[in-house]
Amino acid sequence: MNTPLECRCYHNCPNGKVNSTCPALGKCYIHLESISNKEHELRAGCLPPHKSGPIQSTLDGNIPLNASFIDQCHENVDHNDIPNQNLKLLCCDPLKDGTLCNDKLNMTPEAYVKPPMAAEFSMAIVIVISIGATCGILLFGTLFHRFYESRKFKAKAQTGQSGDFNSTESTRLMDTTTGSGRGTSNLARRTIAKDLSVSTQDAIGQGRFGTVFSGSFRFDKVAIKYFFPQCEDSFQNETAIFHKPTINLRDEHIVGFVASDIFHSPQGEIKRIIVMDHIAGGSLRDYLTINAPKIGEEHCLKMCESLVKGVSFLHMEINGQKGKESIAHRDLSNTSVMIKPNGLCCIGDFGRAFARPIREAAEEASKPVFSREPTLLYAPPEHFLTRDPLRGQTFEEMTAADVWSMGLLLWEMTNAVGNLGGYFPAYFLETGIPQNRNFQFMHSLHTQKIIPAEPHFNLLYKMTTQCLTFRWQDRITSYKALKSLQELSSS
Ligand SMILES: Nc1ncnc2c1ncn2[C@@H]1O[C@H](COP(=O)(O)OP(=O)(O)OP(=O)(O)O)[C@@H](O)[C@H]1O
Repeated sequence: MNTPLECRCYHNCPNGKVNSTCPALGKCYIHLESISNKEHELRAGCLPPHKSGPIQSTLDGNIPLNASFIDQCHENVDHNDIPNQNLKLLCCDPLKDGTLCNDKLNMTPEAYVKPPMAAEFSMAIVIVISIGATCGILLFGTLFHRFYESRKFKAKAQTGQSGDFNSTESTRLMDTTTGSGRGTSNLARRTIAKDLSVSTQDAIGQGRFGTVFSGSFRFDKVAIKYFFPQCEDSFQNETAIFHKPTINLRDEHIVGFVASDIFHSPQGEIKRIIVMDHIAGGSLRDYLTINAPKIGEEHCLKMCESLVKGVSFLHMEINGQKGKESIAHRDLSNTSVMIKPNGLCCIGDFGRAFARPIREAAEEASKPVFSREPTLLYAPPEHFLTRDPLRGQTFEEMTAADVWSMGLLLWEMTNAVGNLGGYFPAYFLETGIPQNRNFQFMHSLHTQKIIPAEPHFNLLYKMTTQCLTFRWQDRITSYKALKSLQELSSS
């Protein structure tokens, strides 16, 4: 009599035992289930007889089995195709391999470790997910912080602790971007907003392109120019001139640049500011208006010399490590020249300035066409008489135009010496019109080829007339003017 065939059963025995046998109706199997990377559980038992098509059965009445489980042991199935790598199954046929054939099947966890590529792949996924999660947390944190700060700032603004430049309180600036100057004024981004406070009580000056306030920056008194929104060009130009690595404008005759900044006001408007040294005497116009009768000849000569030195420094190209490009100011006027506490001039307002790259020949220089008009009173005759708005200017023409404006300012300073009548802007004596001169007015004035009359203190008048020639080609250079002036004052 044939002994009935059996399979080894382990953890899946019909009699509930851990390790026993079961009647072999179909194939015998062993099954290694991965619980974790290191833990595996071995099971063994009897499969029901194989049927084609989907089968829903139970193994020994305990473990539910589906068709794919049974198919894995079907001889036509390629075991390498088993999709679920956590389910390892080997089978044998007791009819061919003998009773308890699954005792001879060998399945070790090592035999089924996942391919290394798969391990690396899952590691990469873990790393990507971790990095993604970290970035997400950081981004969320930053956004939350910004939102919190802006709420705090708005709340402060509403309670009157801060405001834009109409406010009477001191303003702490919110920053978005920050530029920096050079030398002592070399500032790191974001430091300006932190260290700058602006007294918005009184504007110290008002120009065509912005309003200037006083303030303090790290205990130093500074002047802060808020550009009008439509004057972005001037802001960009002035900032670019001071930031150019090929231009070192640190000089006692030039207003010291501290920084520039763009930020949002609490009302959400974009503000563009330039922070510069505060020049206590204010503009040349303000200074002469107050001090004209008190200015003596010696002081006047020093003032004139400092102005000419400033213009000649701008025009000069300096080669070498601390070199500088040649710069044409293009808007010298009685408000762009300031007076320092020592009574000497320094030049500011570079919103219309143009720099010629080092070693670029005069004829190669780019010829800018600026939308911004110069201050008409100080613009040279060619600006009105031969001007073609679509044609740019050569660099020589630009520096010659500066010399014309400088000539008029020299006249204003020398005319002020001991003048009990006070301060007279150029051409006031000839026209009687102190301001609001329009293009047509200046055009007709220059058509008549008028220059300001000789002042009472006339030592510099000859040199002044050499600056005020109607053909720009005939004007002396700022350097020549400086040499003449130094000779005159030493004689
Ligand atoms: N650094 C400074 N220190 C003190 N006062 C200053 C300073 N810069 C400007 N001011 C004052 O602000 C006034 C206007 O400044 P600024 O001339 O730069 O404005 P603007 O709009 O560019 O000029 P403008 O219309 O004269 O061409 C000056 O006339 C002067 O009184």
